[in-house]
Formats: sequence, structure tokens, C-alpha cells
Amino acid sequence: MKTPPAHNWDNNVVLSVEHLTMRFGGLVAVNDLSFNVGRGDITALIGPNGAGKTTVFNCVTGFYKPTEGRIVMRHGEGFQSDKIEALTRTGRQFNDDGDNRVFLLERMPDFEISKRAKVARTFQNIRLFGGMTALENLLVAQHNPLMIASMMTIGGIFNLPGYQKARSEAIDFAAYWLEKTGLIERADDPAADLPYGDQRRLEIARAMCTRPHLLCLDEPAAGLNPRESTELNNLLQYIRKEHGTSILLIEHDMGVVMEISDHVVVLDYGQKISDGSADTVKNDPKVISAYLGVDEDEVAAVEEEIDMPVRHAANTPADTDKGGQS
Ligand SMILES: Nc1ncnc2c1ncn2[C@@H]1O[C@H](COP(=O)(O)OP(=O)(O)OP(=O)(O)O)[C@@H](O)[C@H]1O
Repeated sequence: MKTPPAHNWDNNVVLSVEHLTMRFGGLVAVNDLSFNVGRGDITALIGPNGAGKTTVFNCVTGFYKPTEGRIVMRHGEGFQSDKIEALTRTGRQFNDDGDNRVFLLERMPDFEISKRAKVARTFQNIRLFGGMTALENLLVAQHNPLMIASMMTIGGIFNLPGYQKARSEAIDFAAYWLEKTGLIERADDPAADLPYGDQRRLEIARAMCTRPHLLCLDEPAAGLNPRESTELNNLLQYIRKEHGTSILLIEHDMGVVMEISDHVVVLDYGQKISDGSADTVKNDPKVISAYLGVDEDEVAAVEEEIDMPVRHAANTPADTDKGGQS
């Protein structure tokens, strides 16, 4: 018998969310949720409105302190279970193990998650510095290494060689990402003057300028036209392939999700209802019933009624806007 292929999300895990619960007063937004993000994978977190996706993102990126649960980020390969258990017992946020550091994100403030754990994010609503140019937005993202090179301003004020070198490297890196996102011609334009789709790509470029190990994207395809959606797919695949950056995205556009995701995790009412490859998930009756708002055993009746296999139509709502791509 052939052994099934090993999945990164089972074998080489960059992030694990373990028994995560988030309550807002009496409302349980996320309930005992566990899932893994494979290193180098594109992982999509999907689910109907209000399922708890953004809440999970806010816990991973430190905007919310989870009510319960552990969120582990690994820079090195392997599960490193012994190391993580030992760290959990100490009450510390991360260990000092060179390139193999592990981080307990639920204990860390948001700025440390971005700076040390190397988790970057974009938001549902664009949050660029509108009055700054596209290039300046990408330089701000490199503020930390520039401050270190400037020895906390002295080197910058006197324009010392170490600072000059760091600044020139920061400009080169920003130019690289402007090029990759198709924005190099707009480098000197204020971010607020860019069309919506360009602003979305600039946000991704800005996140990449922090050299993340994990890039979290909150609805990156929202409001994009079909051409821009295709460009986004290409950009995300480039980031994963050429930079090895793991990507976790929330997305309602099933065309984007099914085309680029290695791994899909589905939430409904704060709980995980499905977890697997895009193909597995899109044929899962629990997912179909959650999206259609019917019971699982009613799926067959709905199929009969509309004379169409909804198992294959679960990705239709957004697809209809995209000319039926899946
Ligand atoms: N800060 C908060 N205070 C109180 N309730 C909240 C808060 N944030 C989220 N919720 C609630 O938690 C539940 C999950 O919301 P969340 O925004 O995580 O869902 P979502 O899956 O991202 O939804 P959408 O797809 O519409 O963005 C909702 O009932 C929401 O009203």
C-alpha cells in the first residue's frame, strides 16, 4: 500500500495554535481551537462571517491576549517539543537558541511578536501611512535595524559609515519589494494616492520588509478585481517559493483560497469543523452546510432541490464574481 504524502502541517510546523479559547464577556468567539501552520505552506483560515477568524489572527499577532491556550512559533525545523515544554514551565516568552528559537506568542506583546518572533500582518482595512511615499512606508518597516545601525540616533545624526551602509541596504530592500509588487514606478507617490489594489500590494511589501518567518494576511483579496486577484495569487506564490516565507491568510474569495492554498482550516461559530488540503475541505459536507446555512444531513436534499451537486459548488459565492474560477 502506498504511504500517503507527508504534509508540512503535520511534520514541519512553523506555528501551532493549541486549545485556543477567546471569550468576550459571555460570548465565546473561539472555542478550544487547535491547528498547525506548515513551514513554507500557504494556509487559509476560512469560515462564514463571525466564525472567529479575525479573533484568531488577533491572538496570534498579540492584539488580544487569549483567554486560554498556547500559540507556539518555531524558527527552527522540527517540533522541538521538549524545548517548548521546558519553556512553558519557566514562564518566559522565548528561549535563546540562535536560529532555533521558539516563542510562546500568547505571552508576548504585539511589537515583540513582530520584532522577535518575526510574525508580520496586514489588516482587513488598509493601514498605510497615507501621507508618506510608497518607499518611505517600506523604510519605516525597517526602522528596527536602522535604529540599531544608527546607535539609537547618534550615528544617524552624524551620518556615520555604519548608518550610511544600513540605510542604503534598507533602500535597496525596499526597492526590491516595490519591484516585486509592481510598484517601483510609484515609489515617490504618497501611499494614499495609489489605487486600492496597489495599496493592498504595498501593505504586503511593507510586511515583507520586516523579513517575517510568518506572514499573516487578513482578507488580502477583498475589493480586488479579477486581474488584481490573479496578481495577488502570483505574488503570494512567489513569496512562498522564493523566500520560503510561511503564509497564513483569512480569505472569503474561494477562488483565491482554492487556487493557492496548501492547507485550509475551516471555522464555524469559533470551532474547527474541517482541516486538510483544499480538495478535502471543499468536498466536506460540514463545510458545505456551514456555508449554505443548512444541517449536514440536509445537504443531499439541497442538492436534489437545486439539481446541482453543492459539494462542488461550495466555492461558488465568490467565484461568481470571478467568472467561475475555482
Ligand atoms: N473585541 C470584541 N469584543 C466583543 N466581541 C467581539 C470582539 N471581536 C470579535 N467579537 C465577536 O466575536 C465573534 C467572531 O468575530 P470575528 O471578527 O473574529 O469573526 P470573523 O470570522 O473574522 O468574521 P468576518 O468574516 O465577518 O470578518 C463575533 O461574534 C464578533 O462579534
